[in-house]
Amino acid sequence: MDITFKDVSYTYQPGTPFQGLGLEHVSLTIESGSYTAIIGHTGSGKSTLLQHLNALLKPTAGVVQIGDREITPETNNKNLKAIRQKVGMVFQFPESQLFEATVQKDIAFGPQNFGVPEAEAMARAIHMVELVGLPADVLEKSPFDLSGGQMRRVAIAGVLAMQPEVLVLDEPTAGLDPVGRREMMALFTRLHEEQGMTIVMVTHQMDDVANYANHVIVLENGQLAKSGTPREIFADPAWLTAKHLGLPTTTQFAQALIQKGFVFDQVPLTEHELAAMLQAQLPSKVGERRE
Ligand SMILES: Nc1ncnc2c1ncn2[C@@H]1O[C@H](COP(=O)(O)OP(=O)(O)OP(=O)(O)O)[C@@H](O)[C@H]1O
Repeated sequence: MDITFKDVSYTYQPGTPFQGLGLEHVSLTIESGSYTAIIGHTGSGKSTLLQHLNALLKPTAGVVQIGDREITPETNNKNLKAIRQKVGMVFQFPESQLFEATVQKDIAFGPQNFGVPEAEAMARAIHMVELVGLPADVLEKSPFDLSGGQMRRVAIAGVLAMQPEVLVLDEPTAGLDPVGRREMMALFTRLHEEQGMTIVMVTHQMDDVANYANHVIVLENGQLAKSGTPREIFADPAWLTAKHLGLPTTTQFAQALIQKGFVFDQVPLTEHELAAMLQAQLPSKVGERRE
C-alpha cells in the first residue's frame, strides 16, 4: 500500500494566536515495501507528517492518499478504522501507554477493540511475543514488572497484533542501551525482510539511516528539503552539515580519510563498504599483513 502526499499543508490551531505551520506544500510517496527514514531538525515537521500517515491529522490543504483512500480537509472522522488497522503507529516511548494487568491482555487489547474475538486476539498475542523476541513466560506477567526494553517490545507487539501493512515508528530506539538498540533495529529489519512490511521511521541516528533505510525524506521548516536513497542523501556532506544534520559514522570517517588524500568513487555508508573501498586502495599492504 503506497502512501502519497499531494501538495499537503497542515496548520496548527489556525486563526488563533497559537497558529503554527506544521507542513507546507509537501508532495512525496512512501512506496509499499520501502524502509523509509524521516530526518530533520527539531520542529521540521516529522511528527506532523507521521500523524498524517494514519489520518490522526487531516491536511488543512492538499490530499493524503493512503492505499485507495483519500484523506482531504473535508474527510469525515468516522470510518477511519480500516486505515488505523493498516497503518500501525508506534509513538515515542510507547511503553508509557501499557495499562493491562498482563502482557497478553495488553497485546490483545488493540485487536479486540477492532472487533477481533477474544480467543483469536489472545492467540495473536502469543505469536507476537515470539515475533518481538520475548520469552513466552512474559505473557502472564504484569507489563510493569518488565525491563524498559521489554516493555517497549510489548508495546510494539500490541501494534503488530493489529496486523498492519505499514509500521510507523517515532524514534523507536530512544533511551535504549546499545544492545537494546541493535536488537530493536534487528526486529524491524526482520519485519521488513521476512514479512514485507513497509517501515517508516523518524530517527536522529544517521547510522541507522545508512544501515537500514532504502529511502530517506529530509524535512526542513515543514517543507520537503530532499528525498532519495541514503547514498543520494549522504553524497553531499556539506549540505547536511548546513542543515544541522549529522553524517553516518562511517561517512564521517571517510571525510577525514579524504582530507588525508584518499579518494572514494562514492561515499561509503557502512563499515563493510568502507573496509572494501580501503582494501581496494591498499592491496599490497593488506596482502603483506595476510602473509
Ligand atoms: N500543537 C501545536 N500548536 C502549534 N504549533 C505546533 C503544535 N505542534 C507542533 N507545532 C509546530 O509545528 C512545527 C512542526 O512540529 P513537529 O512536532 O511536527 O516537528 P518535529 O520535526 O517532529 O520536531 P521534534 O524533532 O522536536 O519532535 C513546529 O514549528 C512546531 O512548533
